[in-house]
Amino acid sequence: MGMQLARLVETSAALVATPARNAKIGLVAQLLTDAGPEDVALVAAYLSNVVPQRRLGVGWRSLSALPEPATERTLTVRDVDAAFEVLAAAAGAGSTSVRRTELAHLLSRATAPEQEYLRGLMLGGVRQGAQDGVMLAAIAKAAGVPLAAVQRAVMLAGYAAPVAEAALAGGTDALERIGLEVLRPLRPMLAGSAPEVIEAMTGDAERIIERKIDGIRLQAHKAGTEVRLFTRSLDEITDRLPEVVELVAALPADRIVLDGETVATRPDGRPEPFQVTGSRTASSADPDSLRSSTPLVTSFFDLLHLDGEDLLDHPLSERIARLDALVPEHARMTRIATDSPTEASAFFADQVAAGHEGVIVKDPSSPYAAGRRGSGWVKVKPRHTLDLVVLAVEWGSGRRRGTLSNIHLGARDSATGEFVMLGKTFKGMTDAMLAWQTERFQELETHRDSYTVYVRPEQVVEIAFDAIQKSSRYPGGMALRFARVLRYREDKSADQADTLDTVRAIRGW
Ligand SMILES: Nc1ncnc2c1ncn2[C@@H]1O[C@H](COP(=O)(O)OP(=O)(O)OP(=O)(O)O)[C@@H](O)[C@H]1O
Repeated sequence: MGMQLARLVETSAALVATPARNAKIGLVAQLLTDAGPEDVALVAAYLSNVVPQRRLGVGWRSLSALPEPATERTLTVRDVDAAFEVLAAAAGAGSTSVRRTELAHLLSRATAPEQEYLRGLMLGGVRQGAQDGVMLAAIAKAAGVPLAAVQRAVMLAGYAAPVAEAALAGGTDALERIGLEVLRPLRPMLAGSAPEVIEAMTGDAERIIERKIDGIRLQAHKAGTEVRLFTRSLDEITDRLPEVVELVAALPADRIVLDGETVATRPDGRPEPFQVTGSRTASSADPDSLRSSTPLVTSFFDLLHLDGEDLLDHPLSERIARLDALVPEHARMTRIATDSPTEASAFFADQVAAGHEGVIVKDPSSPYAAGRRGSGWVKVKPRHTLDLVVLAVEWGSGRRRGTLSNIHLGARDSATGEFVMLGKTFKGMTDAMLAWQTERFQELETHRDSYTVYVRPEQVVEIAFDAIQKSSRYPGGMALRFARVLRYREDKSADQADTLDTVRAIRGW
């Protein structure tokens, strides 16, 4: 029969109501144990807000009017998975009526809380279930294996679900058998940050200083004639980027895993603003015409696997030497190697003058720390940016009448878990963004008054600003000066946004 969906929904709700991390880990570990080897992969996926089928083709419109809920709890997680299979297949085949019928059938078997839960799961982006760190610790606890073994396996497998299954079924031995697999995405390495190049150049050791491009992260896998491309959040975008597929297919090796960044570029070689790259890579319509209207330049900066050999634990200096031998220069990230802070700062200034975001200072002896943010890579950007969370939005006036315009920005106070407002902005928004946010924030609405819609603090937005000022208007005593929107971040959840401590560190007083 398998695990009841109701158990999962209850645990998810209990997690929201339980602040203590250890208690959360206990709840999740118990649920994974009860799910057993058969259902644990599905339970771990759903609890991580991951739908294994990835694209169900279900939008919020089709979920705006839910059918009458069931009074009895009959659904199992396997029922849900079976329905999702049908939805994903129908989405692939473009079959709207099959999708509508299946969705109605699934939801009519769900109780009211189950309907609400499934809605969040299908739409994504909703905070329910367990955070990554809690999930990993719970897998270790449920299976009685070391946390480090779970962390390593999840980095290489990309997701918690297959790791939970392996850990429960085969313990540490099974976890050790999980390795990098060509054509399966792994979690990308992340960078720490420093305010100045000089700070990133500690000691007088040599560093590799690379251009930092503001495009999208691209992990490229090749096995024989097959190429697959993945984003930072491990979504597959192979079909959208035919020119990158051709580039990777032509490389002179059989099995390759590369890490890089791709960016829309003007004819004069300067990068386009992020929105241009974002809309090109988000669109699956007619890749061939987009390819000529919005050309991309792809720059690879790391090589993780080559013809049967995993290179993750090899030093960066060796990985890039092998990258240079494999990938033509036009498809490699621009970089220098130096131990001189003066030279590094000059390179940084050149990159910024050429329209790039900054640099990443890399330690040539560092391994590729998949999924982790370490001292191996340190990013340095000139302008101030923060990833903040939208707390409320005001209706626009004049030309913006009828759209949700001025957003209220908050940073999380890690001491209390509450969001503290730092300012508002309606600058930097394109018409497309306004249309998108008008829908999005009504989905997240908790309540409203005559000119403001208050929302659940879930949507992350990247904000540029000139300075942080003292303010008596806002509860944190600080306000952003000249805040403007750079973009909405679909790849970050609210718990990954910048905290009040980061804001205080930038402020410097
Ligand atoms: N040369 C490079 N080496 C590594 N990453 C690069 C490089 N150039 C651009 N990047 C991009 O920079 C990102 C990291 O910095 P950035 O601050 O822009 O990202 P973020 O998403 O705001 O922060 P983070 O990814 O560290 O949470 C990488 O994920 C990658 O997409």
